[in-house]
Amino acid sequence: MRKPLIAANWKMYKTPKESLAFLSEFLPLVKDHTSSEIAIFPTMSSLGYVIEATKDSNVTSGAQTMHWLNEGPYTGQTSPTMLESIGCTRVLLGHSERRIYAHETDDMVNLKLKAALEHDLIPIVCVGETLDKRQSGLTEAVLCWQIAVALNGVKGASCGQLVIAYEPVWAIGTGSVATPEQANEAHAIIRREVARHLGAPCASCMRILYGGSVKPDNVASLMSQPEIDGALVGGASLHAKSFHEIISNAT
Ligand SMILES: O=C[C@H](O)COP(=O)(O)O
Repeated sequence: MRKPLIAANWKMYKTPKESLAFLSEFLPLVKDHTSSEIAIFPTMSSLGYVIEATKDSNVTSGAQTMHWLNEGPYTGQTSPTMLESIGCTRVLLGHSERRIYAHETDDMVNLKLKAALEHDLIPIVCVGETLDKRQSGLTEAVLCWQIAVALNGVKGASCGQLVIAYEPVWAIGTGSVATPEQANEAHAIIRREVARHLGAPCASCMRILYGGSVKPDNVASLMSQPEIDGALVGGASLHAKSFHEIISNAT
């Protein structure tokens, strides 16, 4: 049984100075924490500082996105080799905000996932339906499609190399958290689809995180569900005390 993974996605918040201020408050709070893995995804401008500041700690960090190629004329992009070169070990892929605002497609997520696995970057692939799709009864179809395209051509990722985050778009930043049952049901669909594409051993040992309005007071009920292996936290991860509370309550 793998430990839960509790991850902070800081989105476009915190300068390097603010990121380091967070860590000086947060790292002492979690220094003896062993019951889950902790990861932080800061902005690209803070990432190198966060990697350096967490290197002797139980906190890992990663990028919020990357390109799939190693180099090229792609203004504003960062490549897997560039992330590797600064000691980055994780990367978020296909977050719905990237899909909406940067027009990332399922095919691009697939290219990024293959590149991440080649470079030993542990990917968190984000999937999830919009409110409209849920209300049309299409949640399962959306999840099956996103997983099928993301995993197309991926050769049996080894245990623990792949993490998926179920983030219903309607729950992100809205305060409308999915019920534990809704989340568990979606996670079971995702695990079943991963088993179909990559095999049962990979599906059973990979972690599926829930993301969308996770707070200190709802994380325990989400984590009590058998299919939920962790959380991807946005707004409530921006303050050291509230992120620490989520980590404590999750386990
Ligand atoms: O990646 C994190 C999610 O988008 C959730 O954000 P939120 O906790 O602010 O709803």
